[in-house]
Amino acid sequence: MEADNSKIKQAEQQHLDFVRGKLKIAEQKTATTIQTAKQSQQELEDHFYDDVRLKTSTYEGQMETGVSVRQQQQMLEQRQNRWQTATRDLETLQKLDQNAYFARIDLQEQGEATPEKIYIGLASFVNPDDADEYLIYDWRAPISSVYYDSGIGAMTYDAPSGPQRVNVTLKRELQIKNGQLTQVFDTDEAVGDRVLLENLSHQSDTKMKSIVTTIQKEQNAIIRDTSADLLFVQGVAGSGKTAAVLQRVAYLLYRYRGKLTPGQVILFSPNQLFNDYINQVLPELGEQNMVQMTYYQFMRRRVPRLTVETLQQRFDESLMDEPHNVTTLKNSLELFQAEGRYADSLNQTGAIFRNIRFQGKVLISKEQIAEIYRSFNANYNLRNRLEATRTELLKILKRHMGAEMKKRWVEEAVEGLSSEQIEMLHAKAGRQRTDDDQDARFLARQVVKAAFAKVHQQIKRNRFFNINQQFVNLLRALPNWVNLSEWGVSAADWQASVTATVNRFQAGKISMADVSMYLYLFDLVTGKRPDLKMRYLFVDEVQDYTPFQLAYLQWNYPRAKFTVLGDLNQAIFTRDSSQTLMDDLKQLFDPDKIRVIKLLKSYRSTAQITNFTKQLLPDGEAIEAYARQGEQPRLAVATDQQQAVQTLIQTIKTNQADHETTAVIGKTLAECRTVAQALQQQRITATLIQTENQRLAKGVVIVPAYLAKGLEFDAVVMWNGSQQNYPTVHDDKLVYTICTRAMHRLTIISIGTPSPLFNAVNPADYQLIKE
Ligand SMILES: Nc1ncnc2c1ncn2[C@@H]1O[C@H](COP(=O)(O)OP(=O)(O)OP(=O)(O)O)[C@@H](O)[C@H]1O
Repeated sequence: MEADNSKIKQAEQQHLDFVRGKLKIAEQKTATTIQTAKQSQQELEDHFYDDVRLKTSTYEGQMETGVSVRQQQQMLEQRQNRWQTATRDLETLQKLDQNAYFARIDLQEQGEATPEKIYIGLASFVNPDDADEYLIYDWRAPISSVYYDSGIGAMTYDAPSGPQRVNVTLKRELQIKNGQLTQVFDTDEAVGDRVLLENLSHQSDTKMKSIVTTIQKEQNAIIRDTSADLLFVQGVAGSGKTAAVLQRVAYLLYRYRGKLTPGQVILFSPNQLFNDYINQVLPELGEQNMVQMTYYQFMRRRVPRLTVETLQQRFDESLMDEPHNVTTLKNSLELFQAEGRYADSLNQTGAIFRNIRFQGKVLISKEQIAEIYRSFNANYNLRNRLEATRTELLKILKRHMGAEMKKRWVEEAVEGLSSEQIEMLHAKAGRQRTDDDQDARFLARQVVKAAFAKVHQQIKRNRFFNINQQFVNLLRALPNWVNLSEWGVSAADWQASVTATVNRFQAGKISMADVSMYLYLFDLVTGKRPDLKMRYLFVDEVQDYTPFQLAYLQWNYPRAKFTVLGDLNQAIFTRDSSQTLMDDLKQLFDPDKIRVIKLLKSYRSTAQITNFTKQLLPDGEAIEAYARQGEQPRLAVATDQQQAVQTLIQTIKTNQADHETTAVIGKTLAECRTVAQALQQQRITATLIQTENQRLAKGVVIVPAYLAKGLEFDAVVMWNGSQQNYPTVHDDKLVYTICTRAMHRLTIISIGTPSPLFNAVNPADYQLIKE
């Protein structure tokens, strides 16, 4: 219903002017607060020591000075905080001044005589002249939920005091640009299609945007859930899983303000490129970003001495071999549990150690360490035993260091010290120089300490525990802890995989399947304490995770509530095992605390593209297209590479003319390199994305499929969707993932016969072009 009624518009503009007037007052007040806070902070800094009582001659005096300094620092911190908070407030007010709100709802609470007008915007704003009057409600406020969840009429929402029944009498969408009202539109739907359609028809960007003005009802449920320990969002490609989850982070930070910080929220994302893509959404919503990491980074930083298999290698390998029973077993929850039992058994059998060396010679032998370890009662748990062993080793080290002080090399080293070095050593220790004898002993101790620093650190970091050997031992022993035949794995297959792991170790490498097992073992034996700080954990593209990895994440973050997002149809790394992921996850959480939300509507692509892509899947019927119109996808069949390149260039040029940015998506990096070269020869500018650490560039990009995960582009060209490249039904998920990256335009170029997967699509739903 177009509220073009000029009276309505006029009244709304008047209200907006009134609100902006109040915003201006608040802005001025805040600016003054900033100014005074800044000034008094400066004064405090300038006179920091004037107010500190400096008494250093006696012990009491030093204590008093310390307390006094601390007090001054605290005051300084308080002023800094006040200043920072006010600066943030001012930013918010300025944003609101430009765009105060986007919606209005009128609702009547039970028992109230008149309806209340609620304006919803990016942040709350209270009338500076009347503290009881909310001029703007934050989109995350409980009452704002009404806007996203209902049309006109009676409904119930979750108020802080419990469920609240209200009658909605008006829903109005308001568009404001630079402080001026541009459009007013009354609607009776939850969130009107009109604004959504308009938002969706925008051009893609190298950065994702927030969706607060058009959150859909099912997405709102994801955003506001606070009860589930595991929230599993299963959504088709482009259904707004990532979008919803980022708004969810903003919601949680609002809802638990003061109790939850961005550092207690962690998002595991598919690759670094994706991190870059989404990192503007939270700042746009006035919040700081959460911790963002890929699982690979999470692993790699803990094994600096080994090279972990990269995304590309992992993808290439999964292309080469069929879903392998050994890998499936290694990735399973059963194996995670078996590993726990194996680690427990080490209490009886003992762990494997390695020699501690100093200057190339064995200082404490592994046998000696094993003896110490055994000497502690087996009733100790693993952590305590290792800790006790470590303490004992540090004592032994101290004795060795004492003995070493009298050695000739130490004497020589002391003699070789320059006078600056000697001064520095004394100063560092806060020591006055005394007579020669004591000084010499002091210096000898420093020299020995420096020489043993590395050994000391090694002991502290449990390096005497031989994790590599222990890991191989675990692999060898595993047939005693799991029934290989239940997994269709023969003893010989298993043996071969152990040998492969050992060979990789020798080359300083470790596979992605092995590295989680490896770290879990290390943690169990050394008794690493889990991270209790993290309260919310998000996993995007969960279908590419293995049950083992998820169990390990849960073990690492036992207090975190999990939100996992996935689309089983986009499982490009794990393929079959992703189907059982839900069953496995159910075992990790209390079944009463699991909530599954399904999103079936795809917002990213035009109806034509969604109707095409859904037919690529055996069970794609359930996917709903969003009613945004565009042109039909094109399947262009070229006879050879040269002709294919010509078609590609033509497509890029047409897209450019229509202001659509193009992503050329290939299967592998090697293939993408070939395309990049071909384009370069023809003087077409394009950016080849080779690693996940690159930035998304504007203009034409060429990107391998596994790096395009989670991203979207105006126009996509799938490079070489031929039978040769995608010969089997197993390739459906990969082809689906590639094609669903397109928002407005999709072109598939095939060199020779196209993949049989396209036979499943109704010929009326695409244009076939034979060159
Ligand atoms: N409620 C909404 N309002 C406006 N835009 C939306 C909404 N929901 C989703 N979108 C847009 O649809 C596109 C796809 O969303 P998103 O990337 O979150 O989907 P996804 O489910 O994570 O997709 P995929 O699994 O394919 O990576 C984005 O451009 C997003 O901004």
